Amino acid sequence: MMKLQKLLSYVRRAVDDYNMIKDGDRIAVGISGGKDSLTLLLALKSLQRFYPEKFELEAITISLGFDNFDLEAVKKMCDEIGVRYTVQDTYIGQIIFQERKEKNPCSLCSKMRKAALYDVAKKLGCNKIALGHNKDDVIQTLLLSMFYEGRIHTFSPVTHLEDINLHSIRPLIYAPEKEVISFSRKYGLPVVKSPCPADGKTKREDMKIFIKQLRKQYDHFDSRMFGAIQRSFIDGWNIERKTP
Ligand SMILES: Nc1ncnc2c1ncn2[C@@H]1O[C@H](COP(=O)(O)OP(=O)(O)OP(=O)(O)O)[C@@H](O)[C@H]1O
Repeated sequence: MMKLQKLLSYVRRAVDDYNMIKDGDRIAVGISGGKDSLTLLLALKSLQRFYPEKFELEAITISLGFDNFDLEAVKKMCDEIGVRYTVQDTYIGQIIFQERKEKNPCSLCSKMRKAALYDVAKKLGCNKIALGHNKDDVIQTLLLSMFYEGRIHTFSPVTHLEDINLHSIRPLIYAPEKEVISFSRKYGLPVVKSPCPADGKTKREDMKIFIKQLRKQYDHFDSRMFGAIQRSFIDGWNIERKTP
C-alpha cells in the first residue's frame, strides 16, 4: 500500500528535477475523475503545505456530456481539502461519437478536451495546468509513438504552450501506475468510472498488455525504459542538459 509520504517523494523529486513549480504559480489540476488526477490533486495539496515555493490550486473537470458521470463525490473531496472545483459542461462526446462518428475518437477528443481545459484555466487566472500522467503513461506513449508514428517521442515533463502562455506540468511522471492504484484505494479517493464508449478498447490498452509481457521477459523493464527516455534527446527530459 502506498503511503502519502511515498507519493510525495515521487512528486517532490519530479517537481524539483524539472522545475515545475515557482513562487506565485496558480496551478489548475485537470480532473478526469480517474485515479491519477485525483491522486495528483491530493499530492499537490499536501505538497502545498511545506513546499518552499508558494502556489495556489484550482481543480477543473471538462465534462464531455456523457450520461452517468456523477461528480458529487469529487466535489465533496475538493470541499474537504479546500480547493475550488469548476466543472465545465461541453458537447465533446456528442460531437465525436454521434455527429462525426470518428474512427479514431481519442485523438480528436484529447485535442478538444485540452483546448477546453486551457480555456477554463486561463479564465480562472491560472498560469499552469497539472496533468495526471504517471510513469507507465510515459513509457506507453514512447512505444505507441514508435510503433504507430515511427518517431521517438513522448510528452515532456513540462511544456510551454506559447500561443496562450500557459505551462503544463506532469508531477506524477515518477509514480508507477501500480502504486497510484494502491494509493487511490488506500485513501478511498472518489474515482468515477469513465463514461467514454472507447474506454478500455484503445491502442493504449493493447500496449499495456504488451508491456506486461515485456516486464516478465526483461528485468527492470520500466526503469531501463524510463532511464533511456531521461538520457535521450526527447524534448524536455534530460535533467543534466537542463542544468546550467
Ligand atoms: N475531462 C477532463 N477534465 C479535466 N482534465 C482531464 C480530463 N481528462 C483528462 N484530464 C487530464 O489529463 C490527464 C491525462 O488524461 P488521460 O485521459 O490520459 O487520463 P488517465 O491516464 O486515465 O488519468 P486519470 O486516471 O486521471 O483519468 C489526466 O490525468 C487529467 O489530469
